[in-house]
Amino acid sequence: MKWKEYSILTEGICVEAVSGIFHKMGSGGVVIEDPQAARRYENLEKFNPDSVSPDFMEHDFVVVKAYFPEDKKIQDELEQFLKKVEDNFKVKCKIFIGEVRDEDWEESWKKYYHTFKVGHRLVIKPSWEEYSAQDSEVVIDIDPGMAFGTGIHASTRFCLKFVDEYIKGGETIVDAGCGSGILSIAAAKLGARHILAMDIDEVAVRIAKENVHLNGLDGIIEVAAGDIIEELAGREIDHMLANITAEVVNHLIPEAAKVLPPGGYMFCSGIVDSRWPGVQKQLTDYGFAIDKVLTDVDWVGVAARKL
Ligand SMILES: C[S@@+](CC[C@H](N)C(=O)[O-])C[C@H]1O[C@@H](n2cnc3c(N)ncnc32)[C@H](O)[C@@H]1O
Repeated sequence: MKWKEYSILTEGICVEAVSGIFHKMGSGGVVIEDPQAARRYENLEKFNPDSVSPDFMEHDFVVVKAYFPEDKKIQDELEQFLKKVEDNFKVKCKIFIGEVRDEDWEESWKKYYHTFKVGHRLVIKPSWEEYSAQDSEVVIDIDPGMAFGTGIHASTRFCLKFVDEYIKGGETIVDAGCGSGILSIAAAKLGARHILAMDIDEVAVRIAKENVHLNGLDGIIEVAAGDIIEELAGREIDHMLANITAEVVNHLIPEAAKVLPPGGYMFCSGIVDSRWPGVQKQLTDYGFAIDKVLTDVDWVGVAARKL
């Protein structure tokens, strides 16, 4: 299949809104090129200067990219959505459309995705690689396809670390916005008893089901399509994982507060640092104590305990 690359040149404040638009239109994921974030990485040991062009580091704008099948007509709808973002934020959003030729994009990214460890016990392994687990390691097989959830993004890593630290075995969990299913699979492999993995995106639901099956966890993880904000009421759960966006997390907190028992955790991620004070206030207002906060460049993840 041939793909088209849609690049939106904008400012940092619009990144979440533009990413949300691409998600809503069915992109399944976005690429964010943010020179400000790259400049903050520049002094870190792990920064590889060859991974970005020198002129990229000088810019102040951000580029948000998404990929759609060549025959999918999205430009008019995209322009309408971006007009609203421009009006709300008083910032310009320019669209550039490129052909993705020569390579099958769906396959080419796999070159850069390899087995890696998160936390003390979890090993994330692309389904096409071989790996022999050492001692207490728990291996998660993942083929994220077009769904969010490779484990590389800081927001997913925060939640994986929380799963590694807090899941002791026997818990009932909701994975809100499951994407590839990576968090549910990690929790199930560490002993959770039942997990409802829900996503609003049908592509993510299909891919999560495939990954659950790949890991032999069909009996423990139930994958369903739906809006978790509407579907949460009345469920009996011990903990909730929510790596979504600050906006959705803020809507979810009042619903989670109704179903989580005292001592139950809401692990929230996908929060850009500028939105963290708002999420923190919402958690406190709805009776949560902040147990642990993880940060990486401009992302925040939090383990919040119901009082
Ligand atoms: C950032 S991805 C996280 C995927 C995966 N859980 C991870 O940690 O990598 C967020 C996911 O939430 C889904 N989502 C957004 N709003 C939602 C809602 N209201 N209910 C259910 N899923 C939602 C998106 O479709 C997307 O797959």
